[in-house]
Amino acid sequence: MRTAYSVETVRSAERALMALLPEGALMQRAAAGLAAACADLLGRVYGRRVVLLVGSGDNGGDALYAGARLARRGAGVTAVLLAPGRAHAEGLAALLRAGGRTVTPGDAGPAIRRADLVLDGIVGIGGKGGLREDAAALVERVAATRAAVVAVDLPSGVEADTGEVRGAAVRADLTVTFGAHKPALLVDPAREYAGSVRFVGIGLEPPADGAVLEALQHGDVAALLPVPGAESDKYRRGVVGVAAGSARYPGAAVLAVAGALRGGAGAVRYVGPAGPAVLARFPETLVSDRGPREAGRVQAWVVGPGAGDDAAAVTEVLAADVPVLLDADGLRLADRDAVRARTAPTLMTPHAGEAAALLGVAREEVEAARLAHARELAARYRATVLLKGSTTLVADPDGGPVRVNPTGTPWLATAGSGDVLSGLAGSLLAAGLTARDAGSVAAYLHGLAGRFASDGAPVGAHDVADALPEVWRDVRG
Ligand SMILES: NC(=O)C1=CN([C@@H]2O[C@H](COP(=O)(O)OP(=O)(O)OC[C@H]3O[C@@H](n4cnc5c(N)ncnc54)[C@H](OP(=O)(O)O)[C@@H]3O)[C@@H](O)[C@H]2O)[C@@H](O)CC1
Ligand SMILES: [K+]
Repeated sequence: MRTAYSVETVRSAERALMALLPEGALMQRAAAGLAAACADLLGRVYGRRVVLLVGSGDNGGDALYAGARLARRGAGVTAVLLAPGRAHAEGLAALLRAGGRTVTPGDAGPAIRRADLVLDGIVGIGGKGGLREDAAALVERVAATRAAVVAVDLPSGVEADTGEVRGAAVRADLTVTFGAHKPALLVDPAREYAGSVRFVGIGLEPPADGAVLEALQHGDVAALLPVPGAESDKYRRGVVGVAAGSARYPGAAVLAVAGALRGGAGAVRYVGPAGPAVLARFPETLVSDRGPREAGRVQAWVVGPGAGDDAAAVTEVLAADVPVLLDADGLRLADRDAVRARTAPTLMTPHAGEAAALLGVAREEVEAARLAHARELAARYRATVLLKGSTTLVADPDGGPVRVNPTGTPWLATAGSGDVLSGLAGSLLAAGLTARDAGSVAAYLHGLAGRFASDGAPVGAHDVADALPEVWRDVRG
């Protein structure tokens, strides 16, 4: 499991470790890792031109020490000092001893234009708000060159704790982060600014229960997958009910069932007007012509994909004492008090536009502050919320670490892809996973299926569903 920690937690872990180590030891560890990452990126250090953007805090200190290491290996290093009188004194001395030079931001133009590599040490976890004007102007100049950009600890200008980007910020090719991941490195929009992320362990030990974000990895998902034992039969493996589709959108039902069949439940029961279309594609489906209440036993319900205005089905499903996944039209039709009153788990799976409608804010606001809005929606509905998007988030109503999915791909932004996800997550609910596990495991498998199916080409939602068995095999290794 990859975890991310708040600035406050990182700071207190830093204090605890610093008390045990000689002065400056942590910064040396950070700078050594940073210089090594830069050397890897450059391929050859000797003769390369490196520019350091240096703010007045320790983030600038890391850049200066790393610059000194690169200068000792033969790079030409120029430090642009944003606050010349307040740059990290020992770091600056080390750079000058190693043969580096300094310039003011006003004189930095020629060095930036010729740079092979720019290190962004303007600001790290001490940053507040978007970049200030002088820093922003410098960063704009860097963006106009072909230099590779390496962010020190975080891209300057992003909000470390929230992943929000409220003003100008550095767009990095690589971010080298120290001691612990910060939320901004995992959540959009900030994640996009970070480029690829390299972790440098400096001995920091944030408390295991102090994470604010978690990202599942292959091993975690493999351990959560419901795998049948010798004693299993279809009922013990779980039956998932799918109440989806309408005369107008029968395809949503087919796709939700396609996802459900690949999610680990032993059987899929379908209710709704798209029975013939579902049976034509998946003859193994148990199709009922009654409403959810009369359809027979299930261990979890999926309601909403393509459901049109069938409010009665949503109401019946919400009254059932089994886990419920609410998606698409189901989100719109669900009564909030009915959701809040449920005792069995509820998993809501909105995209940003649907979440915005439920919260009464603009879609752009949700996209700009995904973490905050996922938490807010979970609290308002007392339900687990899976907020879809480039970095899908899964937030529980009672707080705790939010799960962030690392496997997504933009190719998944295709019609019907969400229906497959709903069926898949509902199936995992029926197989006995908690709402948070079902949501995050489904997002993980679905993202990988999108990658497998696409491999760089456009895909349809049914391709994603078809790739799921291969993804299971890959994850189970
Ligand atoms: N954690 C660890 O274990 C380790 C941490 N280490 C490193 O320390 C870093 C944290 O250093 P830090 O605490 O000195 O803060 P930092 O990020 O340099 O920023 C403060 C400066 O930024 C300025 N500033 C603020 N906002 C701004 C803005 N919008 N735009 C422009 N400027 C802005 C602010 O200016 P002021 O308000 O004072 O004028 C102040 O001078 C951390 O990210 C990592 O790199 C490693 O060395 C080793 C182990
Ligand atoms: K930085």
